[in-house]
Amino acid sequence: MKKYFQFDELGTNFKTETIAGITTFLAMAYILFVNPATLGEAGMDKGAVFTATALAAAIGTLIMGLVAKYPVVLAPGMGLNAFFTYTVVIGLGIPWETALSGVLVSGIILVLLTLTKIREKIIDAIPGNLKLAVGAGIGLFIAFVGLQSAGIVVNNDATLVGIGDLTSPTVLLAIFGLIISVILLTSGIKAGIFYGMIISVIVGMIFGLIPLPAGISGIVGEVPSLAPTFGQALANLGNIFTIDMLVVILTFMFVDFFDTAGTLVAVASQAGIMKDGKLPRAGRALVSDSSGTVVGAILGTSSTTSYVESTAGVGVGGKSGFTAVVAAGCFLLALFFSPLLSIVTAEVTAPALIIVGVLMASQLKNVEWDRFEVAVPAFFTVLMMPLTYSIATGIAVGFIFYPITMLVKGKAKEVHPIMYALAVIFILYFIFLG
Ligand SMILES: Nc1nc2[nH]cnc2c(=O)[nH]1
Repeated sequence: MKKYFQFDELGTNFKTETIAGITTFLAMAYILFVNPATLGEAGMDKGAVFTATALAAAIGTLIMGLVAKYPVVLAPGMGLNAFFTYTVVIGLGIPWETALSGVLVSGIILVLLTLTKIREKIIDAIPGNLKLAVGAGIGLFIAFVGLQSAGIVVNNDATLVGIGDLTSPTVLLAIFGLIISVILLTSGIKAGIFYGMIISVIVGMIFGLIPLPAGISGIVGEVPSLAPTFGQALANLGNIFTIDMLVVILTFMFVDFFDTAGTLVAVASQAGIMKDGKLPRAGRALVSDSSGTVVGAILGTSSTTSYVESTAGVGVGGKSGFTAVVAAGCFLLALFFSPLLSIVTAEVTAPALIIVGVLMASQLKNVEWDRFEVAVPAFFTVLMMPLTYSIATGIAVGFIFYPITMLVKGKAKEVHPIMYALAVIFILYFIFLG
C-alpha cells in the first residue's frame, strides 16, 4: 500500500494521511445536511438525498484516491446544488427528475470530453484569470444563497436587497453560528464549519429553536432508502430534449468544468504535486471527478465535484490518494447518522454556505487586476453571478467581454479561437434565450 500510494517519494506516511483524510472529511461533513436541505427545497426526498450524497461522495472520492491518487475529496458541490434547486427547478419549473437527467448527461459528456483529451484543450484555451474569476464568482453566489437562507439578507422593493430582521431568534442563531465558525477557522481549527454547526445546534436546542433528539435513535439510525431518487435520472432521459434543458445541461457542464479545473490546480499546488506548472495524471483526475457526477446523478444528487475543502487535509500534510481513501471511508460511516437531519436546520447550515464563499473567493488574489483588459471580464464574471442569481450568466458576461477588451488592446492573437467561439455562443444565448 505504501508503494501504491508512493508514500516515500511524496514524503508522507500512514498516520499523516489518515489524519489528513479525517480532517478533510470533517471540513466538508456539513454537505451531508446542507445538500438534503437544498435539494429538498426542489421537492426531493431528504433521506434519499442524504444517502445519495454520502454514497456519491464516497464513490467519487474512492475513484479519485485510487485511480488519480490525489488527496482530493469529492462531494455534491454547493454551487451546482443551489443552481439545480433555485434556477432549474424553482426558476424554470423543470421537474427535479428531469434536472437529474441533465446532471447525468452533463457528467457523461464530461467523461467523453476528457477521454478524447478535448477537455484538457479547452481548459488550456481559457485564460487563467477567467478560471479564477469563475471559481470566485461561484463562491459569492453560494454566500448570497447562505445569507438569504439565514434571513440576514432579505428582499427590499426599493433597493432589491436589504438587511433582515436582526432581532429574529433564527436569524440570530445563524449569525451566532457564523461567528463561532469564523472564530474556530481563524484559530486554525480546520473543521471549524463542522464544529460551528454542532455548537449552533446545541445553542438552538437550549433556546428551544431546534428540537431535542429522542435518545440514541435520534442520532444513529438505519440508512435512509434511496428508492425515491434512485434511477430517476435514467428514467427521465426522454424529457431532456428542450431548449431550456440544453442550456441547463451546458451550464452544469461548464460550471463543473471550471470549478474542477480551478480546484484541482489549487489543491495540487498546495500539496506540491504539480509538475512544471501542470497537473500530473490530469486526465485521470478529471475522469474521476466526472464519474462522481454520473454516479451521483443515478443515485439522486446534483453534480459531484472536487472540493476546495480538500485544502484542509493537505494543510495538515496529506499528499497522496490515501487521504482520499480515508475520507471516503468516513462518508460511508456517516450513512448511519441520518437522524441528525431533522436537527440540522437552515439556520445551522447557512454559515457553511457563507464560509465556503470566503474559501472560494480567496482565488481572487491571483487575478491580474492591474491589467484593465483582464480586470473587466474577471470583475463581471464574479459580480454578475450573485446579482443575476445565475452562475451561467456570470460566465457568459465575462466570456463576452474578454475578446472585446483583448481585441481593443491589440492582443487579439493572445485570445484562443475557442474563446471567440464561446463569446459568439453566449451572445446568441442572450439574444434568443436571455
Ligand atoms: N470547488 C468547490 N468546492 C466546494 N465546496 C463546497 N461546495 C463546493 C463547490 O461547489 N465547489
